[in-house]
Amino acid sequence: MGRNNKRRGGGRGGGPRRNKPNEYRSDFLEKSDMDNERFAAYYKAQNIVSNEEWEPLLDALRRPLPTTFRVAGSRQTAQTLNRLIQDTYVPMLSDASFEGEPIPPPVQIPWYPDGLAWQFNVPKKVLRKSPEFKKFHNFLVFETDVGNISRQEAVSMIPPLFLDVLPHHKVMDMCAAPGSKTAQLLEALHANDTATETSIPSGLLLANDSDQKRTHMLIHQSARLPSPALMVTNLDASNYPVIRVPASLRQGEVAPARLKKKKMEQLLFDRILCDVPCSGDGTMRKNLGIWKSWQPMDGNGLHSLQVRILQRGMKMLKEDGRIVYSTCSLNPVENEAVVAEALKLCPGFEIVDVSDRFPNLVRRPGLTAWRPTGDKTVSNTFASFAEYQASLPEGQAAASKMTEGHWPPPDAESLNLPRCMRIYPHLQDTGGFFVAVLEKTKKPEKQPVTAPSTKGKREMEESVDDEVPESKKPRLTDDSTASVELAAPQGASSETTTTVPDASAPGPESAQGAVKAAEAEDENIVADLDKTPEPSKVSSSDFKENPYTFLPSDHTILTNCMSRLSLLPTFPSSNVLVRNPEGDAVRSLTSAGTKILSKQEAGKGLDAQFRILGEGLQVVLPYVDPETVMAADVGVLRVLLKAYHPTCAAFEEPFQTKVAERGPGSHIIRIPAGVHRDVTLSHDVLLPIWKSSVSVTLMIDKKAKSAMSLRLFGADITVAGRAAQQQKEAGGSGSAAVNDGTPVTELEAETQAVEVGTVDDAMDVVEAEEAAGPEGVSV
Ligand SMILES: C[S@@+](CC[C@H](N)C(=O)[O-])C[C@H]1O[C@@H](n2cnc3c(N)ncnc32)[C@H](O)[C@@H]1O
Repeated sequence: MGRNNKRRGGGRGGGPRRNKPNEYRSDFLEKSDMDNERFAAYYKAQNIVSNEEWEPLLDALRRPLPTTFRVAGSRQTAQTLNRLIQDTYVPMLSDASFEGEPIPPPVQIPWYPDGLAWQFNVPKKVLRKSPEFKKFHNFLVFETDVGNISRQEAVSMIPPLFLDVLPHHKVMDMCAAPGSKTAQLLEALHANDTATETSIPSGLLLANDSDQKRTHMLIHQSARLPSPALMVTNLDASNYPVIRVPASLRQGEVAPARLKKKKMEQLLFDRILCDVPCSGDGTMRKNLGIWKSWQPMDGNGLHSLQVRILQRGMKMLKEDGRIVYSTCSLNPVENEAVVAEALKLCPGFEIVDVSDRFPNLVRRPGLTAWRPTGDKTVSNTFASFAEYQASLPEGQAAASKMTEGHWPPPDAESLNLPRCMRIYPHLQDTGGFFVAVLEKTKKPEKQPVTAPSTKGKREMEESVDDEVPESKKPRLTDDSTASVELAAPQGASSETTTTVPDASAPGPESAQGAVKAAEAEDENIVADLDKTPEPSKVSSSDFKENPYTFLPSDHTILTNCMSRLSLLPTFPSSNVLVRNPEGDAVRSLTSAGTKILSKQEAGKGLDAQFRILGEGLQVVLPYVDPETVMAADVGVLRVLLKAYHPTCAAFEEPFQTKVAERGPGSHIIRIPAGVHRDVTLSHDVLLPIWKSSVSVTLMIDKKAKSAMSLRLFGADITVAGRAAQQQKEAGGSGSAAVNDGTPVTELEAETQAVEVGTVDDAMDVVEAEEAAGPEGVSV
């Protein structure tokens, strides 16, 4: 998988990008340029909509896409923020006008559960100039920064909804970057979280993408919803390794650190998302370059990879499991044809009838007939593969890159293809999208052996930009010229082995069990546990990640941390990972769990030089001795926000004495829910602090401090915020959050805990970036 990394990336559909980023900015593209004869000829031939609907569809495709966003986070925090939008911003924006014209306020997307997704359609100049929308825009930018809001295209929110993820599910996101759907899946796993404590779901989410840079974007994105249950890998999904986990782990059983003698079985998933790379023509409303560049060979070329990814996903699914296949393409060759071929290759699956789900989502049934073309000018389309082959000049049929699988199968009706969903832009003012929900109904009698034809298969070439599909996609050559050589099939050699720690069995502890997996093309090839792959057998020499290693639960540093930080014996110390080059090779795994502890340089000379990270607090909290948590109030918080290192004397009593009495090191304060002078908190707020010999520091990052300050006090009273304000007044442009004058309501005060909670955590992952051997490990 490694060899593609440098070229991978993708347009909106994760397909490769063709245009220079700014070549077709909307400012430069006239409506009259939004035309493409090939596009029109091809899609008219496919009958994707009726003749009467064709013009409305084109009109919609030419209009700018509305801005859409989703309120993110756990159920409790999301609902609090949603009430703030409903009760404060919508009324404020309902009165907004621009140059004498009323501007419509944001509205809830009608099909999204609990009204947590919104849409508004306001020109950029209004956002810049209308004071009300400017305020709202600031709010969105700010909340997006701290992870409470996800700017996401409406149609992109659909696939995770149909997966019905529950906290105990083992979930796989096969093509996950940049990660907007991964975030939705994670939120579903964490549905039972409270505002102050992160549950450790018994399920897990394995998010994967073959593009290394995009994988890192995904990790960055997912840090906004820190989850101990997330693991990220960087592998080719069409050839994803078998993951072996101990067969005998039962609910609540702790996985031993070394599993040499355990019987292993393949980890299968309850839910899998295959949001595959595609030509992305459903995104034309924002990726205007597609108007000019669209041609059908892009979709033709992606078909085989899409089938292989879906087929691999189907093989990794549990019985009764569910898999969602989706693209942002309108092309049946990338949609129904892929689903039909995968169903043929993997018996025992069916397309689920989900017509009763999300009834407010207007959609059209999947197609049962379509007419692929073999040349980019769409000079002709063909009802069947045979018809197509017959049309080729003598001798060219053999060289054709098209396969039978591009065409509708003879049994299209019996496959229930109309149960697939087509979302068209003119129906609800969205992008175009395709979704199919498949369920595994029974174990196939024998594993399918027929791989999709590799004829015509060639490597993906993608750039890192997510915005515009580009030219170097695995497009089939125009068969009429057949001039481009296709690359050899990619994939790890069958000898390749990769180990990744895995979370497998049910139960909070075992979910992070010390399990390893193997990467192999053949399901029977599994790496020896505990055996570091020989360098010559490792396919990807450019994988630069440090390995993850489990820390022995009796390691001195860990036991010191536990006593120093007052962690209860229930703390899952056998599940703590460090990340350093001394550990066993854990290749292709780029992220696991959440950081919870970090070395504190200022703590040198102390028994344990570690502190609980702000982002880890919510996960660690259930294991902290409650007696050691210090009671505080909003006044204490004000002091902590106003100065970086206030002395103990700066606090009012009784906190002043309490904190002075504490030893140096990491501590936690709790500000209880209720009315604190002019601020009302709807739930407790818990924060990590560091006490040195004379001063106290609030250990959350600057943005989280500014966020909290704005919510609670209506102004950014932090050092950085005041500096930014001063700079702004002096004519500069401060970057910290600035008080926009929006009134602080009780709801705003409530939601502050979201940022506090936005701190990531890892369930039990102590991550050491800088450390060396066991004694020197900095966890
Ligand atoms: C449509 S995008 C995924 C968008 C993502 N699900 C989201 O919601 O943010 C498709 C992704 O597939 C990735 N990709 C392309 N070929 C792949 C392969 N063979 N295996 C895994 N990922 C692949 C691309 O890097 C791209 O990030």
